[in-house]
Amino acid sequence: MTTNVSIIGLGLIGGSLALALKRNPELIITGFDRSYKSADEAYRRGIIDSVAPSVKAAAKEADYIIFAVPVAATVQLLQEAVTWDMKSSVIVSDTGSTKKPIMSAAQGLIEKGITFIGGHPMAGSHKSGISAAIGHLFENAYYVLTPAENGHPDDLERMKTLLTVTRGKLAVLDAAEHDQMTAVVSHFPHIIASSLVNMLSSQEQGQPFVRRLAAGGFRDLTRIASADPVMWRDITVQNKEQLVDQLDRWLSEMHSVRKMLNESDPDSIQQFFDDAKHFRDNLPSVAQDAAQGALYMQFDLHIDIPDHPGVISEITRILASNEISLTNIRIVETRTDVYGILVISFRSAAERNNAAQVLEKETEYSMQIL
Ligand SMILES: NC(=O)C1=CN([C@@H]2O[C@H](COP(=O)(O)OP(=O)(O)OC[C@H]3O[C@@H](n4cnc5c(N)ncnc54)[C@H](O)[C@@H]3O)[C@@H](O)[C@H]2O)C=CC1
Ligand SMILES: O=C(O)C(=O)Cc1ccc(O)cc1
Repeated sequence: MTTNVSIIGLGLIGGSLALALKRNPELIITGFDRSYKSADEAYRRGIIDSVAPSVKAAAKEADYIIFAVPVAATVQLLQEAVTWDMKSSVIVSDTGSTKKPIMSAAQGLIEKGITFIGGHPMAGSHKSGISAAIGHLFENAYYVLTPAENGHPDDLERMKTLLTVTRGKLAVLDAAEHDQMTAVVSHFPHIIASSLVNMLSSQEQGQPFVRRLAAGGFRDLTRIASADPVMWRDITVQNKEQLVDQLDRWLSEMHSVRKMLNESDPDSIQQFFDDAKHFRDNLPSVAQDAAQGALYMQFDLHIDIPDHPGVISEITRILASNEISLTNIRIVETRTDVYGILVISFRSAAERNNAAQVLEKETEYSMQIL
């Protein structure tokens, strides 16, 4: 028996979800994107089985419809969907980073007797578009589901079963709680990252050289400021209340920091850094096993490399000859002396550790698992 899944929005998340769902051979995946170029690329790469001519056509025969468009477009499409012709047994879901406004927008569908279960795979990147889609994006990451209040438990089970192949960690949350928690771990940090970059940009007016000094820490902290502004505009608008709350807390925190600086008490300053380090070091994250969980899993190996040609190809050759696949490779543009840092990402902690062992044996570069 085949099951029809329609994915609306074939960007990073829709494309990655389609790739993951294709692990289940019983699923037929139809895609629709308002950009024909994206839909065409998804079809040509074999990410979807067919391209629907319109969003309504994609919805008609679907057993599952998943919206993977920016959250403002999701709200609009959910409101329009009340007029669409759909199977009465269909489950409609989404991948949006906010949940409360989306659950409200789905109310019309729910009142019509259609099942809507909100969804948010909590993995992604600052990249967007179908070209960035990867099938293992959601592995080991939390995939939050927010069922409607009167939703049937069997439908939730059906949705969970569909998503099992993503290998994400399915978690059921209340939509309001979801928006509160994502405000602190994702949405507000995004605002801070963009503010730091804007501060650098204005300082650059008077000190053009300063951009060259923006190295390691600054880049780590602000990577997410390179994400799609439209996506983040929509998230910020939809989670405004929680963001204002976070901002008030931040301002009060900064007020304490200012006081601490003015008082210049070395013990309090060290305590401030100690507290943050202790909490940060104990977060379930990259250095720990995936089973312990983290919001955004990445398994990075940092390698100190000398600045001469051929080093990267030497390292990738060693990995390839040991059949270890990497998911990302980049040079961190910090140079303390002649060394640079090559950061290689892997799908799992086991692959990363294996790579470290092999490289330790076959090269003299020093490396760290962070
Ligand atoms: N980028 C990330 O890291 C994550 C994003 N999300 C959420 O997933 C959703 C999708 O994000 P991405 O895939 O990153 O964005 P994206 O920009 O890579 O893809 C969105 C796609 O939707 C299409 N689209 C926009 N409006 C449309 C409409 N009205 N009808 C049909 N297609 C339309 C665009 O052409 C684009 O191909 C967003 O709601 C975002 O909040 C969730 C987790 C992580
Ligand atoms: O790039 C990163 O690290 C992200 O934070 C990706 C991300 C963006 C939006 C989400 O709702 C979830 C994850």
